[in-house]
Amino acid sequence: MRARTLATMLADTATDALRAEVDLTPKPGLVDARDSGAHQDMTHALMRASADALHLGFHDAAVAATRERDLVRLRAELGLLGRESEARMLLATNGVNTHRGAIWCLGLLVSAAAAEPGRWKADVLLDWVARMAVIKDPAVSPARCSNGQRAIRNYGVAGARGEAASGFAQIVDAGLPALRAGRKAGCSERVARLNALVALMGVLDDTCVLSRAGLEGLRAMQSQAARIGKLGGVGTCRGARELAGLDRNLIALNASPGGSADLLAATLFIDALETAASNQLGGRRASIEPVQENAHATTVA
Ligand SMILES: CC(C)(COP(=O)(O)OP(=O)(O)OC[C@H]1O[C@@H](n2cnc3c(N)ncnc32)[C@H](O[C@H]2O[C@H](COP(=O)(O)OP(=O)(O)OP(=O)(O)O)[C@@H](O)[C@H]2O)[C@@H]1O)[C@@H](O)C(=O)NCCC(=O)NCCS
Ligand SMILES: Nc1ncnc2[nH]cnc12
Repeated sequence: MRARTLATMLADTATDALRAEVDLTPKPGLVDARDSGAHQDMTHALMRASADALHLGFHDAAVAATRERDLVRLRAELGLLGRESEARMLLATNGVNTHRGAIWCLGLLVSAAAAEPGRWKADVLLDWVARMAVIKDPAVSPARCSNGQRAIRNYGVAGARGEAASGFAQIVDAGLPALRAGRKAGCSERVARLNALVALMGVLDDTCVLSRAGLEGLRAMQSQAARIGKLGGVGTCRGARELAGLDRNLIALNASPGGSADLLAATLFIDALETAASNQLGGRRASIEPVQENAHATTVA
């Protein structure tokens, strides 16, 4: 497959994954088709506009990863492309940081898929991501001040960079298994995706939640998310009730699990590529079907 065709297909799939995440409803504490969760600065339309603005950056990252085989040189190039994509995001959102973390995790995954064409298994892609993420970006000062860096200093968590360097274990250990278990149990795609999000929230040290609600807030979110899984997932009556309670608690804490939302998009991206590779779909789009959302969905069906 020609590099540009592959790059376009990967950028399409990554952007579809972000749109599917934003559209998924009802999510706890996050922007969805129903409301803005714990955010005063974001809307569903803004998140969709942001996702669309990231397509070019994903495309360029895939082209770079196809052409540049030296990982150190490629790391520097991906850093530049990532910051260009962040600038396009801020233009599209009038300055709101909607997807900085998504540019990071999906940018790395798109690059991995371009560098390993057709070897689209989760462990191959995430091993490549881990090898790339440990390489220092020459253009970024380690002292860079951000909510994530403050959370790493204050709480000793891995943060987005550290999770990437560990190969985003939460995707392999929680996100993908919950997504596929839901499908295998005959749940709707919406329920399967919500179960994957909740599974990720149960195990991820999300620096967005840490910076807004501290360690106590993060641990409360993780244990309530884990409880939903123990209740049989969001498709059960008790699971759906617990999901609604988690949404209320996160809004009361003014905490939004943006990192978990990004890793849900990353989970959907990997799932689509694994499916495409196993079906030998080759250059055709690795499809992520939209779930018909009802903006008034308060229960999960
Ligand atoms: C590696 C970077 C992501 C920088 O990371 P850093 O450690 O500096 O921290 P942040 O800049 O705060 O970004 C971290 C974002 O990553 C998401 N995230 C959080 N926890 C995790 C985790 N455990 N694992 C993976 N990812 C995680 C999360 O992103 C989402 O939330 C943001 C929206 O939520 P909000 O609460 O509004 O966020 P803020 O604006 O910070 O808070 P307020 O001010 O509004 O209160 C949004 O970004 C979502 O995507 C964290 O926010 C990476 O940016 C980097 O180094 N980039 C440089 C360029 C580069 O190298 N690019 C390579 C591309 S291949
Ligand atoms: N749906 C969402 N709501 C809030 N922050 C997010 N970051 C990524 N997706 C998000």
